[in-house]
Amino acid sequence: MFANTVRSLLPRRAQSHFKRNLHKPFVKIVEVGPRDGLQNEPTHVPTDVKIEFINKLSETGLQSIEVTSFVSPKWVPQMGDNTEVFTKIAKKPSISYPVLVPNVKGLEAAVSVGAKEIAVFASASEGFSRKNTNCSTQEGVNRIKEIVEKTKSLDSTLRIRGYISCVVGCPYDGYIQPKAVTTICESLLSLGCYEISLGDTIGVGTRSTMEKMIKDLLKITSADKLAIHCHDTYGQALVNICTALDLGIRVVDSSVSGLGGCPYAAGATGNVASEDLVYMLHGMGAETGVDLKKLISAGHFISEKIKKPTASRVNKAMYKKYFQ
Ligand SMILES: CC(C)(COP(=O)([O-])OP(=O)([O-])OC[C@H]1O[C@@H](n2cnc3c(N)ncnc32)[C@H](O)[C@@H]1OP(=O)([O-])[O-])[C@@H](O)C(=O)NCCC(=O)NCCSC(=O)C[C@@](C)(O)CC(=O)[O-]
Repeated sequence: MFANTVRSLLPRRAQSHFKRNLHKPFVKIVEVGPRDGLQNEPTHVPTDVKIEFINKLSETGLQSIEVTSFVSPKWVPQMGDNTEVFTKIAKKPSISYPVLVPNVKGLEAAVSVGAKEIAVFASASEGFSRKNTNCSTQEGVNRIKEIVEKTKSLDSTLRIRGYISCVVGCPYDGYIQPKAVTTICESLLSLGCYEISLGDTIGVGTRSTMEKMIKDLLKITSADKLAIHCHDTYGQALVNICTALDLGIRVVDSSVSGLGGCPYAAGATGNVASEDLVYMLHGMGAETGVDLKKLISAGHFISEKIKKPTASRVNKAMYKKYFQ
């Protein structure tokens, strides 16, 4: 369905997500490994390793790489080297390097180092909002409003991407009703986020819960305003991504080597592995602009450095074929 219906589902504004090759739909991948992937690592990953990792990712053809976060280092010590990472990576003009910010303090720090894109985050569930950001969901939206207001005086050209966490399930509150997601999504879009990434933070979503949630969202916005962000705890990520693709979403977040988890979502594993996602998309006839071999090399590099076997099945299957 995905390949055949892609053009008929495609809203006008999403045309930029497609190459001019009319036969191949384009899916944009937002690589979140350096931020979402590494934030939960218990042992400090040396800053020069992070920089080399991001530089390798920059060579793969990815268009967007979330490189760090400007959150409180008391809450997430692993991201405490944000300034050094952001300023020392070799940036390519064709790539966006968003950073995650939780409040005006984070925004000011991000802008001071030259960030051109930030990601803000809210939760569809009260429980996760309190554990992750020490505030209610409404207070979280209010903080985002403050961030947006501040960008007007700091840098009005800054691009702002929004995340909603726990879109189908929360480690503290259980199942999340689609209405909670729709409400937050409407707020973030009205504040000016150019895109909302829907986070299945603990990977509990199934095809049916994802479909219900996205279909509700499509009553208030269009698919080109949405992205999907699936953790793979229950092995449902690729299926859930296919569900999102079938409903017209063309931006997918992923983490090379399947790195990651959230420090405030105990037990959640990493995002869908970028290598597995690219392999699947290319196999479906979609274009990503990503060189799978280079991606596998970047995934292997970081897995070796953090001394963890890759969680990417494609990496496991193909690394030897390419490199040994
Ligand atoms: C929101 C806060 C700050 C509230 O934390 P708080 O403790 O309520 O805030 P506070 O204002 O009292 O600040 C506490 C201390 O942190 C400092 N501080 C405050 N802000 C900053 C900042 N920006 N940068 C640097 N320092 C900061 C502040 O100055 C103070 O320092 P002190 O006076 O004690 O020395 C905290 O809860 C926080 O940083 N939370 C972030 C947690 C996080 O990063 N979680 C992971 C990312 S979200 C995620 O992974 C989900 C996602 C996006 O991937 C999608 C998905 O999968 O669903």
